[in-house]
Amino acid sequence: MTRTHLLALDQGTSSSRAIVFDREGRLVAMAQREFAQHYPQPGWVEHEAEEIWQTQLATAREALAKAGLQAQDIASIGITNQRETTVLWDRKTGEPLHRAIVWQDRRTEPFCAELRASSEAADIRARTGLVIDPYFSGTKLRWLLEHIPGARARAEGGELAFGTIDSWLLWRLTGGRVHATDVSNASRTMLFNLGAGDWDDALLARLQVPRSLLPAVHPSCHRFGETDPMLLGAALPIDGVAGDQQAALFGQACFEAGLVKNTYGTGCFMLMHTGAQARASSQGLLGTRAAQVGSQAQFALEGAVFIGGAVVQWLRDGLHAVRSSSEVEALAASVPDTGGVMFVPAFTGLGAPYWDADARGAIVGLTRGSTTAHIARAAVEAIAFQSAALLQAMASEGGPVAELRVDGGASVNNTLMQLQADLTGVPVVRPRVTETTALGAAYLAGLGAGVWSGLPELAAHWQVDRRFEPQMPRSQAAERLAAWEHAVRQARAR
Ligand SMILES: Nc1ncnc2c1ncn2[C@@H]1O[C@H](COP(=O)(O)OP(=O)(O)O)[C@@H](O)[C@H]1O
Ligand SMILES: O=P(O)(O)OC[C@H](O)CO
Repeated sequence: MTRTHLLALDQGTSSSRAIVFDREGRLVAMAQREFAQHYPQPGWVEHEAEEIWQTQLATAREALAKAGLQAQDIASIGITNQRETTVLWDRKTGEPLHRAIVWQDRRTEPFCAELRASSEAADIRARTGLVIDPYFSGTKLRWLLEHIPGARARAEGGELAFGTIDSWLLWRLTGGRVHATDVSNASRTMLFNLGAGDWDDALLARLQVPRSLLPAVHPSCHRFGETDPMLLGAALPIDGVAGDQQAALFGQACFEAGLVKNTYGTGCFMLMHTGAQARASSQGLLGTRAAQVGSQAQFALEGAVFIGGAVVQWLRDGLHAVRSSSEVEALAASVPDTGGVMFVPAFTGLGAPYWDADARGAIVGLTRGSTTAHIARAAVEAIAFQSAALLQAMASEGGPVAELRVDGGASVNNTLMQLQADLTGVPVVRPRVTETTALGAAYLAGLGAGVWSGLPELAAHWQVDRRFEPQMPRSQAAERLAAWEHAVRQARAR
């Protein structure tokens, strides 16, 4: 038996993907399947948990076939996943009791508002590192227990299991033998004590969640179990589990305090490794667990830009200014600047460091000379401005940043990356492998299976595709950031 490759299962919000990597960390084969999004009411988002499992299994088989490999060639499996999304299932039958409630779902806002206004708010924030928001799993699970007839009694009787998507996939992959999660996923539930590293009894009591529902929590690199041999043709070990943003941080070889990555997808997720100490934020950043290898807990600060690459999708689908996302770069580059136009894409409010759910999008500074090219350029710039504001908040709380490692679909845009470096004054570095989420999961699995010796070996894999050095004078960057903040104030003044 050769066991030369790693299989990463990357379960995202809009698709399930499986990627095979070799022991040099090179991508060998990939398969992807989209699945249905359900919007039963405004603000509600659901996924069919069974469909998530079926698409994930199908991509795993397809990726192996495309790579020309047998299950026996796989040293280990790593799982990475959309975080916070909540599944409740029957331990006996493995049947979900309800569709999964997706991280974007806002149905628990009334309860969150109550919690925020209560005397416990500061304590909840201190225990979890999170802001009180429907985003996280805890209030979603509470909603399921309240609204599914009989669920609470059955939960108290030990008949049911809760899990984020990693736990759900683990359960199905192991034929119902393993109910577990990793620290990075657990830290997104609002049920987990960030510092202590375990489910928190006070939080469980406040959210009325019986402990018997919860998975065991392990480091991200751990022998979680083995797959049912019927699924992929052999029993394969599962040695890595991490939430997708923490997996990307790991795949970017950000293993130490001060290293930062930003993923430019639909939204942008920025994480800064903060070492072995939990760090509180006064600017609305989240304290979270980074992927953990060994017994030492690892922490990160996190912030999100809600509308990142999505603003380019809006240019394409809403404004019909471009036919494809990739066209935006040429259109934006067809003008030397935005001609004074500023675009604040607060379509769904603004995330950290603003945290304004009521802000709405604004295009300001229009003149008779403004064209779609100016607006397109302003849209691309908005991605960089929002990320720059986030990085500023992070640096002020987590310490100086030597470089920003980037990935995600919009990181191919060189104009955007150069502006990011210019605005932040920090070099922006794009690695050769930008599938960093799946790579991070493969790294965790490979470390567990002994394919790699340790973090230094992985750090040596990380190779630069392109480095963008800041070129704009700092005074000019400061002026531009001030103009951005002015535009943000206009978007918020409604
Ligand atoms: N050249 C480009 N310039 C700016 N944005 C881009 C470019 N190419 C793709 N995008 C944006 O990147 C996003 C897709 O990135 P991806 O990492 O696949 O996102 P996700 O994982 O959130 O689905 C889309 O929002 C798309 O509009
Ligand atoms: O599936 P993605 O890439 O949209 O990531 C979702 C995040 O994990 C949500 O917190």
